[in-house]
Amino acid sequence: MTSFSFPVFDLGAFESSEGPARAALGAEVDRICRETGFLAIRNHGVPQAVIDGVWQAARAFFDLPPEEKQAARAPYKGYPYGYLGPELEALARSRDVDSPPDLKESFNGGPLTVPEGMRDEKALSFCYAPTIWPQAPDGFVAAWTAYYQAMEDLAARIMRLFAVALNLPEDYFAPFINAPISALRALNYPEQHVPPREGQLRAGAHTDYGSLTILLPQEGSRGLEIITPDGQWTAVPPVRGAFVINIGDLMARWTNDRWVSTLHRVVNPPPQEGGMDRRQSLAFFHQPNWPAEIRVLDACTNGEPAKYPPVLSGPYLMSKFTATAA
Ligand SMILES: O=C(O)CCC(=O)C(=O)O
Ligand SMILES: [Fe+2]
Repeated sequence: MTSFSFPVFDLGAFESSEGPARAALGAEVDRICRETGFLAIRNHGVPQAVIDGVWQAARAFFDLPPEEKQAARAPYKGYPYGYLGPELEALARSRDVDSPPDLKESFNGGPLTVPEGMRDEKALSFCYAPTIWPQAPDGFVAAWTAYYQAMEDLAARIMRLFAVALNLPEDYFAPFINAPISALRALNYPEQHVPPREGQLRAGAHTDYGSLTILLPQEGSRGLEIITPDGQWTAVPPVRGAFVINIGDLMARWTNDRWVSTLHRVVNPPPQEGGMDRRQSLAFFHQPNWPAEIRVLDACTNGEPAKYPPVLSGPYLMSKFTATAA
């Protein structure tokens, strides 16, 4: 047994707090990010209609016949956006672990606009590559765009919270994230009619790559697990009305590993506990501006040398992204 209890943080209360109360809430987030970097955020202010809109649009898209979904497929292996059909990705391979492909399909979209003056060829052909939109269902693009925008805003608010947690000026991260290259992914883990292959999961063990991820697992669903500090795989139950936030590798690097980018996965719970039922989720991967230089924060070195040289956000993401195609 483990003593882990999943922390739930009230973002609205933090934002209206002041002085020592605010510092104390920041310190709580610092503690959580040192331990697991996973927490639920409630009182986040994202309208339920925006959430329901994209949720239903994604569901209707995944319910289309395969050939219709394939019309929105990524045009070649490694293209970041569009539909990625079943068994085309194995997240465990991002850590050089060979595994059967994940039991999922996804739809992926990139930034809503290209910043004026952006000329970097790699940026234009990767992060700013067009999203391949599906023709159906009606209203998909509007619902997607509204949710993407809401996630970008929420991520910026969480980055302010992170600045407080790290004892930095509240707007410290702002110049790094004013033209972010975040991606939104809708995931569908189809109902399983045959048992999975040996070692085959819904999403293999991985860490996320960027600054932070905003995850919305299906209400009441099971399967998401993280490694807790005691070394155990531990279930993260969905918290009603809350998002699951986790930090990614780039944030671990920025903080010189003061904060951890925790390994997580989506398993197939036992069939008698609904493990073969369909499961849906939304994952928003927040990523600083393409050219942002991510240099270990002085506040996190305690006078010791930094463990990592500086990297640029966009090229760093690209280098991480390419290993997972199955
Ligand atoms: O579907 C989930 O709950 C988690 C998905 C995930 O971790 C990812 O796509 O990075
Ligand atoms: Fe993940």
